[in-house]
Amino acid sequence: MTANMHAFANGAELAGKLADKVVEVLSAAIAARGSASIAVSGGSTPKVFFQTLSSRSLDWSKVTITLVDERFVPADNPRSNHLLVQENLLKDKAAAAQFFPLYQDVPSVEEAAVIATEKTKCIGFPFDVAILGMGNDGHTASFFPGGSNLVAALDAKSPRGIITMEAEGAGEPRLTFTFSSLQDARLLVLHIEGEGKKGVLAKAEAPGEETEMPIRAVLRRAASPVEIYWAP
Ligand SMILES: O=C(O)[C@H](O)[C@@H](O)[C@H](O)[C@H](O)COP(=O)(O)O
Repeated sequence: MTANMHAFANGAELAGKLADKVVEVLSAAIAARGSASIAVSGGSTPKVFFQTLSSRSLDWSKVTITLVDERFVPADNPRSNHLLVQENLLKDKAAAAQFFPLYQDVPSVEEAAVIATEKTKCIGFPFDVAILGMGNDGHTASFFPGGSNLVAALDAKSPRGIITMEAEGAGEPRLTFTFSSLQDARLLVLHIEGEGKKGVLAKAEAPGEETEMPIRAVLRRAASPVEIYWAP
């Protein structure tokens, strides 16, 4: 599928334009089906975008928010993506949205994946919006090079849902939606910032194995166009 580059002067301008687009798509979903869904990524990049989106007018009571992936830590842990979303997105007008965490308070990440898969089924697929990030190693979601379940995560035939991932670059064990869960989002966004990430993207767009740079699976095989939002 194709990728479309949207380049902006700075992160603030990108955040405003991306929030405009997300509100447009979520509003259209609500008008068409009475509800809307968005899966967002964690990390350091999305913070300003979350803050900008949280203040936008939308029937947030009809919006379900979940995470593309999560570290297997409780929401009071500073590494938690739930905490990042709680502090930056689930506030102001967006506080009225319904949030589905991926972390579950159970002994194993495997058990958490089974429970989270069941609990998130009611959100419905495809997502209206999926916001992906990308690491300097070319990972996206928790599809890390060398990851324990990377082949299954990237397999288009894997059932939609959440699987576990452990990898050297991942820190804690991870919970991640599969490629099959994310790749047909009505709006599929790759949000990256900085010259370094632009260089990583260029390497990912070059020939090479998907398992070496898992973002390649999204760039090459996503059913939806990949809308790349970049600022220096
Ligand atoms: O849990 C996570 O870390 C994210 O979901 C992950 O996939 C993130 O998008 C990339 O690692 C980029 O992170 P930065 O925005 O911090 O570069």
